[in-house]
Amino acid sequence: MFSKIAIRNFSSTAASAYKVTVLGAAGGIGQPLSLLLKLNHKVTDLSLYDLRLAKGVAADLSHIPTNSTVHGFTAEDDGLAKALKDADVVLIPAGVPRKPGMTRDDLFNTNASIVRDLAKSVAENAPKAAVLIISNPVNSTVPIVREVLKSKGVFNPKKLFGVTTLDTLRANRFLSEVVDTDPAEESVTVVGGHSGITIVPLISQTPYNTRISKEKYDALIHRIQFGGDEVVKAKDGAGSATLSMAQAGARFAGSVLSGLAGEQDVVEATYIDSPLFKDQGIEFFASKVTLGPEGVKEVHELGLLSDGEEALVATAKETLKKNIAKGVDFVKANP
Ligand SMILES: NC(=O)C1=CN([C@@H]2O[C@H](COP(=O)(O)OP(=O)(O)OC[C@H]3O[C@@H](n4cnc5c(N)ncnc54)[C@H](O)[C@@H]3O)[C@@H](O)[C@H]2O)C=CC1
Ligand SMILES: O=C([O-])CC(=O)C(=O)O
Repeated sequence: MFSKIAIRNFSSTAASAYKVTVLGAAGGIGQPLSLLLKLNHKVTDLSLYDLRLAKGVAADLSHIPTNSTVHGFTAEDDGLAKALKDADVVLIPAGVPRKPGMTRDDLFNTNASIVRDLAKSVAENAPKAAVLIISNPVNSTVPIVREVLKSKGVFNPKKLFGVTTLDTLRANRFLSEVVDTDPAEESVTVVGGHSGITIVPLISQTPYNTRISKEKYDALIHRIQFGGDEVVKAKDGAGSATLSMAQAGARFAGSVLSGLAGEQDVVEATYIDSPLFKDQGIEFFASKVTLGPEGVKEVHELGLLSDGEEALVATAKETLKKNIAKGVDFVKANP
């Protein structure tokens, strides 16, 4: 009995040792995200890169007695390449956040080139990694990364993800406030993209659909779509969501790692190079996917939608098409 347990434990540890790299690790998201990753026992090597302070953040986290070693890198001494070398999972929250009055698309001019340059190094140093994009505007930065990885011959559609988990967390929380339930028990599917009207929560697929008045439903959809604005406004010029985003990023990275480790039935919504609406010229779309040892194992159909949700999806697709083209065109013009 004892030896059986010991063998099982040993094999599960052997299958669960991963190098995870965070690019932008000293930022508002990067620091709490790195903390949460330090607490994930599947992470055995945590590499933190930023233009500033990454070594300090790494030294700080390295005192926590979990089974990972932590390394900090800045741009000097080829730090980016070293941070990325043979990583299994790379999270990218590098870039500038919004201030009140800005849309996520207003961040494009600054963040597009940051993400493009980091993606080039991912292609060279961690070509097999699962790449998780947090930097906004996600609807465009994920296509940018695809174009860079493609140009280097290492693009794998199963391993490039736009992190939309914060939309799921908000949907679960805000729905629970309306129907008075435990938010931890809710699991709303959110599809489309990650900005305003491209965020489409599928409330009709929850058990509460008929219990919510039209007025409350409209307010709920608006709050989920524009939840980011609430935080930007409250932080009053000091940035956007960081702590809830760290939780969202850590949850999504944890699910990707669970998939890589061969755990069953790991499902998350995420923005990927998706077959769902390719025939309509929409190359990326967020939907639920099952995660596995190779990354995306299965892309889920959207399922049955209400008429209102059909309309929201149609509107989302129009904006997504433009956001995706903007990212693709940027890399064509600025390789
Ligand atoms: N996907 C999502 O749901 C969410 C995305 N975001 C986005 O995440 C990004 C980061 O937000 P915060 O952490 O609040 O910003 P922040 O300004 O606090 O941190 C960004 C970090 O990136 C670093 N950085 C900048 N250029 C870099 C480069 N070339 N290489 C490495 N590091 C670099 C900065 O030094 C800084 O430490 C923003 O674009 C924001 O809009 C924010 C919340 C949610
Ligand atoms: O609103 C922002 O700019 C940051 C973000 O993506 C979010 O909080 O969903």
